[in-house]
Amino acid sequence: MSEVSTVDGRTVRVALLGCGTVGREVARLLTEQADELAARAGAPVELAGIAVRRPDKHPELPRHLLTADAGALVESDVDVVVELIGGIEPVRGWLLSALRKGKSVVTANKALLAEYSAELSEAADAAGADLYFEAAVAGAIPLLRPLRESLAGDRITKVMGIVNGTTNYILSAMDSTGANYAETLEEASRLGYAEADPTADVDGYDAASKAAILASLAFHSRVTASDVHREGIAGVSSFDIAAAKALGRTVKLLAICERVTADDGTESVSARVHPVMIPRSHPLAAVGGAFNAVFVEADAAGELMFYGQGAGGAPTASAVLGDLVAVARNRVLGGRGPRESAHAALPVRPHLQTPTRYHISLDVADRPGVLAQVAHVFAAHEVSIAAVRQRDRTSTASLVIVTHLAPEAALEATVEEIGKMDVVHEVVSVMRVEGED
Ligand SMILES: NC(=O)C1=CN([C@@H]2O[C@H](COP(=O)(O)OP(=O)(O)OC[C@H]3O[C@@H](n4cnc5c(N)ncnc54)[C@H](O)[C@@H]3O)[C@@H](O)[C@H]2O)C=CC1
Ligand SMILES: N[C@@H](CC=O)C(=O)O
Ligand code: NA
Repeated sequence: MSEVSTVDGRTVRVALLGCGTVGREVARLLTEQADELAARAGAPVELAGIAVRRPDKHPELPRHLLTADAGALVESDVDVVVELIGGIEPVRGWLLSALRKGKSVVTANKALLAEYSAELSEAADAAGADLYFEAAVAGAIPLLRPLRESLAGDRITKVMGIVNGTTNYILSAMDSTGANYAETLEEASRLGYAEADPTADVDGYDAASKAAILASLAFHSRVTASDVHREGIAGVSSFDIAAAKALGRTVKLLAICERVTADDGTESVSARVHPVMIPRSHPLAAVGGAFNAVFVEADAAGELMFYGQGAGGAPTASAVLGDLVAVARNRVLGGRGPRESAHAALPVRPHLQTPTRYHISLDVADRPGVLAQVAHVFAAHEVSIAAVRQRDRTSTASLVIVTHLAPEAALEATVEEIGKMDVVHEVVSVMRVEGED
């Protein structure tokens, strides 16, 4: 039994840590929908305190609820801690302390979960508390609960999708209007999509954290952010976007988590985040703005697609509130949410072994025999070519090559060697390709 006492045996008292883009929407919905939430949870859900960095900057919030001391609020007489501050320390310490005292935790903090979900889950299990985090991946989209619960009886083989709203907002704008990268990023921040430090978005850290969480849940294993191969969108140029368009493709930042079965039957997990050219006819190509979409493939269920708003205050608050009602209900009725399921303990496959396809665009000398020389390098690395397109310029020619599947290591070695050839003036663009044309 938890040692937590409620105000009158039924009221569920909530500590809200952070009242920024997401927290303020959670506070609003908690207040505006108090009666409905109470009916759904089986007891009133009461906001007992709100921790913010600067209480004086929040005249819109009830003064008596505000504190700058999040640690003290966590230790006070509350049943549930909703954490919407972000980052690792000092949040990790506060949440561990809450869980160890049997208080349930709802968090949207993917950066923390991608590193410490094992530690947090163990603390929750030991004290019989709940740890819910639906908002941490793909904002409003119910995705983690389906993975943890609805698909618990199936065998998931792949999870792939757009899980970062900020970068999708930027790439969509670059593709449709040729918009400027820096200005579009500023707008994504203004709209509340970007992280406090937007390099987490553009350099792929945010998506890598989400990929780690998805892979852990999908494959019942422990995958951390450092296990995920990560590339952001900073290197995606307007040339890459134009090259993709010329091939009837578009560029998206994808998180790809796969169960890989080796010839001897042993299984491992591959998890990566990088820009990918996908056909414009692919369902993910139509996902614009800050929307997210994730495909899940499972043996019995087949292919499932989850789509919706992946970032922003209100959509993310929707997922937080859903979790809050669930943990409140568990407190009122007795019961627990799903525990960590890491029994499969699959190892993570080194990125260089991952089979993938490349699109390579080269500026080469415009003379006979160049294509044969370039093709020879591909053959030497056992990379087979799926398509070649050549266009003459004045003294140079542009050569576009799309490969068949080959191990990442072979593709990287091929590109490196090609870059050193005298006949190759410049390797203009290298990007991975997903989906059939
Ligand atoms: N903004 C979005 O679209 C989404 C955000 N998230 C996650 O939700 C969390 C919150 O994100 P945002 O609301 O966008 O952040 P934000 O930067 O707008 O708000 C952070 C809040 O935390 C408070 N805070 C910071 N340090 C504090 C401290 N030491 N003590 C007390 N309060 C402190 C700030 O005063 C502010 O109220 C992050 O983990 C983020 O990754 C998840 C999904 C979507
Ligand atoms: N910064 C994130 C917010 C949601 O997780 C994003 O852009 O997706
Ligand atoms: Na979600």
